[in-house]
Amino acid sequence: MEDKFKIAKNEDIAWCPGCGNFSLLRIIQSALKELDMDPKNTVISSGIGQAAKMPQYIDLNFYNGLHGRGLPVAVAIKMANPNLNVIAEGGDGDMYGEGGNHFIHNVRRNPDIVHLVHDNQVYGLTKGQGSPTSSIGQKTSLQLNGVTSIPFNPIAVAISLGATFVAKAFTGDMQGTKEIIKAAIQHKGYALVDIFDPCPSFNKTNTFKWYQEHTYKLEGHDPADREKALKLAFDDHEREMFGLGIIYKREDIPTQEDNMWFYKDSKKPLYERKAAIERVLHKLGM
Ligand SMILES: Cc1ncc(C[n+]2csc(CCOP(=O)(O)OP(=O)(O)O)c2C)c(N)n1
Ligand SMILES: [Mg+2]
Repeated sequence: MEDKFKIAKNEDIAWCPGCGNFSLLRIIQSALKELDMDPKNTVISSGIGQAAKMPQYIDLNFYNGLHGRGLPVAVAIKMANPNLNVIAEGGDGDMYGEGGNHFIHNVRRNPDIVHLVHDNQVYGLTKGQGSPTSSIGQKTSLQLNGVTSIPFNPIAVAISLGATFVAKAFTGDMQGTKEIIKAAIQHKGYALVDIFDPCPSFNKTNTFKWYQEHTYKLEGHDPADREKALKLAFDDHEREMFGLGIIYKREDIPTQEDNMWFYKDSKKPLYERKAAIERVLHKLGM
């Protein structure tokens, strides 16, 4: 296969030895290659964090902006040019904490983008404070006696908001994660993949072994059944045994791009339409 989506050499990457991000970088590369995507038409938008550094290590277009802002920028890129394959990517802190409000409101728009969250259940870059997804009792560099807040449940939240593709993955399951990411890319609409991703330096609770022991492959699960999907999301979260696979999926909802007035009448991307840009600016009072 042609050497597309080249990735940086390990010695040029600023992640700790044993970080799950090394596997995830390779998984994303394989998924993009196997789908024969064009690097020129592929964009990753990310924020700040160890996870958010990822697009700097793979040969494609990227935007690495402010903490928590990877998702709105991805949505804007898709709106300006729906012909691009757009991925928003970052950590659990970036996407559910600092970027939590963007998560809530962009899911509802059903933009045709992929949202990859490296969920290491900790703020890795800033040396291990508790993140929105940290478990109760998890001891961190800040919560010395253990985290006391109920962890954020991204799967249940996304399903409740009307997300059209919701999946759970684990970087230790490279093959399974690759197939999920490929399905997310092929899905027409918003696709969340929450990916367990061990942080060996700062999360001593959720180790690689912990994830192996607390995950199982979803079998015989019907992702079209929203009630069952939501029940699974609550049950897995409560017992800390997480099913890996596509938890919920539907394809009958129009995407944000389908709904855009300036795109509906002509399939030309916004950036090619001077008059439409002027109308958008006028609507914004600019
Ligand atoms: C507005 C703002 N608040 C806080 C920070 C400091 N900060 C940088 S990265 C980070 C947490 C990153 O955690 P996560 O998104 O889970 O990524 P990880 O490093 O774990 O991959 C924080 C709090 C910042 N850069 N900007
Ligand atoms: Mg994190």
